[in-house]
Amino acid sequence: MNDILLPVIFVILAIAVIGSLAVLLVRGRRTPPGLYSSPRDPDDQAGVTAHGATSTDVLDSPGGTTTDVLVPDDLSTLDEAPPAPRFDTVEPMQGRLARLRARLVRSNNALGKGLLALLSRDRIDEDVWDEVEETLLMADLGTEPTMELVDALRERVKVAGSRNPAEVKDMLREELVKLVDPSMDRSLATQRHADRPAIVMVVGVNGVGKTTTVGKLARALVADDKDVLLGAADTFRAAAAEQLATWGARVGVPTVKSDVDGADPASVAFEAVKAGIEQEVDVVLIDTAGRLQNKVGLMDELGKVKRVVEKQGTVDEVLLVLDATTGQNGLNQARVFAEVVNISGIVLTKLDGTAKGGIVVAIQRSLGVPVKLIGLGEGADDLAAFDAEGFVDALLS
Ligand SMILES: Nc1nc2c(ncn2[C@@H]2O[C@H](COP(=O)(O)OP(=O)(O)OP(=O)(O)O)[C@@H](O)[C@H]2O)c(=O)[nH]1
Repeated sequence: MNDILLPVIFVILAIAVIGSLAVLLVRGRRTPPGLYSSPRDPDDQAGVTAHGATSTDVLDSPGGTTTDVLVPDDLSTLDEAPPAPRFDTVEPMQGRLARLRARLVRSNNALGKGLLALLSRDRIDEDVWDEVEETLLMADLGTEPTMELVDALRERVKVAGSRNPAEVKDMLREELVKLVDPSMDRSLATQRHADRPAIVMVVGVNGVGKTTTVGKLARALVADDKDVLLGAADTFRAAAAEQLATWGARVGVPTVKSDVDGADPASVAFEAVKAGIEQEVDVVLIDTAGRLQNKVGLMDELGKVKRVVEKQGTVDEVLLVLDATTGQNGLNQARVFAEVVNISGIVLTKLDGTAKGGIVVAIQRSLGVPVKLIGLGEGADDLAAFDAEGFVDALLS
């Protein structure tokens, strides 16, 4: 009996051991914990964990092993809070002329380089002086300033008896700076009064860049830590108010506008100043519709806008925007606007697109009003504070 029982027990034990080994082997080949064991959902991404982190295999890690690294691929999915509004970061106005200098140099190359080449000739005879004169007139400097400059240079070159290019350049620079007049007050009246904001009105003919200038100026004031409010008193061009509001929204500045097409611009301007007083902002900038200086009705309307605004406080600054590419024609516009609204400063736009930089001198001369700002491009921060020496240096570089 034992002879039969022992081999049977041995066979049963052997089967049990082999069976256990087989079970262990199969378990060892199952999916490791942490990875998908069931079919993927249709929107599951390969290699992405439940936290939206990508699983990246880093091979050849220092330990010589394979490691799983979690790289969050969208941090916002970790943060449930609604995103805060993002405003543009704006560089301050100071130092902009230096940054934008290349634009002036490019567009006014003929003036500076042309004059220097003429004045560096071995012999400066009558023909050369005639060419100098012509170059200045072509740059829209105006007849009177041109004559003054040529006479002054003639005298100085004669006295110095020098044809040294560096010396001639210095003389030319000094005479040009004198004409552009560094003594003019070019500061902008944007200081808040004790009980109300500073009020700035922007005026000019159609398409010169008024709305763009108001937008650029609002940005610069925000960069100077000022609270600004915009008034869209250009109720004539349908898209102007939206255009202005978009400029404002980019830097967190509110815009007062009318929902009614062709609304009374004086009442929009009035409401803007009223809101500015209530909200205790530092500056209210009022954009106005483009108008031709020979349209009497439109010019009267502009006068009315200013008078209505002034029921709440005097307008601190009336900026006339002139397109530098229109040259001498700008002078006629300027004279009429000056009569109607008493201009306190000029913004000369599109100086990046003209060789007629001399218009700065001509305008200041004819109006007695300083150029305060210059536009040097379509970019949001392509507006610079004007400065006589920086301007002349750019012309002559
Ligand atoms: N190159 C250049 N373009 C400018 C400058 N300033 C404004 N512009 C462009 O001039 C065009 C007219 O600008 P707007 O601001 O709409 O002119 P506006 O005077 O408000 O026009 P209206 O409301 O129709 O009278 C736009 O295409 C601006 O981008 C500048 O300094 N340089």
